[in-house]
Amino acid sequence: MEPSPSPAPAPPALAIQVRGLVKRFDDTVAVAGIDFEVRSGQCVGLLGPNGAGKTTTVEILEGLQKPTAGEVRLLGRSWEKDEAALRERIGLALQETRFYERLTVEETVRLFRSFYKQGLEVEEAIALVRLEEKRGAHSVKLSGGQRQRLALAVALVSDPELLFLDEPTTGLDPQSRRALWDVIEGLKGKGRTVVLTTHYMEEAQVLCDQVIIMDHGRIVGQGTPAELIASIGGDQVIEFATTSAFPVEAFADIPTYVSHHPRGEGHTLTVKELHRALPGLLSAVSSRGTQLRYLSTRQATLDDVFLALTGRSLREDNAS
Ligand SMILES: Nc1ncnc2c1ncn2[C@@H]1O[C@H](COP(=O)(O)OP(=O)(O)OP(=O)(O)O)[C@@H](O)[C@H]1O
Repeated sequence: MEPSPSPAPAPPALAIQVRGLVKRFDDTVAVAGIDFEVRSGQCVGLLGPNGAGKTTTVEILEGLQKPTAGEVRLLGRSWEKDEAALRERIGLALQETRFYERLTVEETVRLFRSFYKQGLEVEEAIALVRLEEKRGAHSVKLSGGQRQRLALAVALVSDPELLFLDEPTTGLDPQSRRALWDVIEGLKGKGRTVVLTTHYMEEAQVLCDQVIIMDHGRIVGQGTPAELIASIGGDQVIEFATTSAFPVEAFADIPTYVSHHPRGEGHTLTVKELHRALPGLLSAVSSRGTQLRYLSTRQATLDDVFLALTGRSLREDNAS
């Protein structure tokens, strides 16, 4: 007799459920009615320009702010009914954490460990963020990257199921940033759910299973990084400028052309096939009697997705 097929595995439980979430501050609508879900074990990234509503959303999820309307459930629980249980199971690493200056790294982690019934050994939390050599250093003596790692150790010491990281790598050098990425990858490997806000597209692309793009308090795009990039219709980008004006109508004739956005004095073109689009663009430039000032090509990123969705660039917004 054929063995009966084993039942399909149950879909992973939802770590976060958000329905109709609204937050108003007097006349400002910071969050304008958003819905999303995050499965356990996923890393979700919230992206958007300054003022998009990311921090407000995350602070409501973290139980630090109350929503004006809507429902939030974390790990199947709500802040109104289960605050104590939720505090035990979630970890927060805020953007700028101030530590008590007289305590060493080890004493700081031990203090935070004392707030929870269960959790990691202090040494384990310190090792996870690779601060062993600094365990006796006072927090004022730490570099920016080491302080961020201490903030993460403090967030991890309760061994949380759900971890919120608010711009964890802002201001870090590339090496420290990558070290933190490794820590976050390790947490995902342990099945932990991570909510990440970041201004770095590459970071979201590397770490996130799901990305939520916000603008003006709304979700304007959602999916895996690959799905979002595929949604703009072409995954190759040409950035170029010419010495004299180039008519935008000419873009439509470029093979595999998808879309165009002005950027500074130049143009950003999204195309499907670089090897067909480039010769077409070069001949269009020369037939209009102008010359290239610069031209570069690259793979489309989440920033291009944001540009396609909103007509604005995250890079430009965040540079301001
Ligand atoms: N406490 C507050 N009182 C009044 N307005 C607020 C308050 N907090 C946020 N806002 C407003 O709500 C909107 C969303 O702000 P929020 O900080 O959530 O955006 P953000 O996407 O996190 O931006 P950033 O990337 O700059 O942190 C903004 O217009 C902001 O000015």
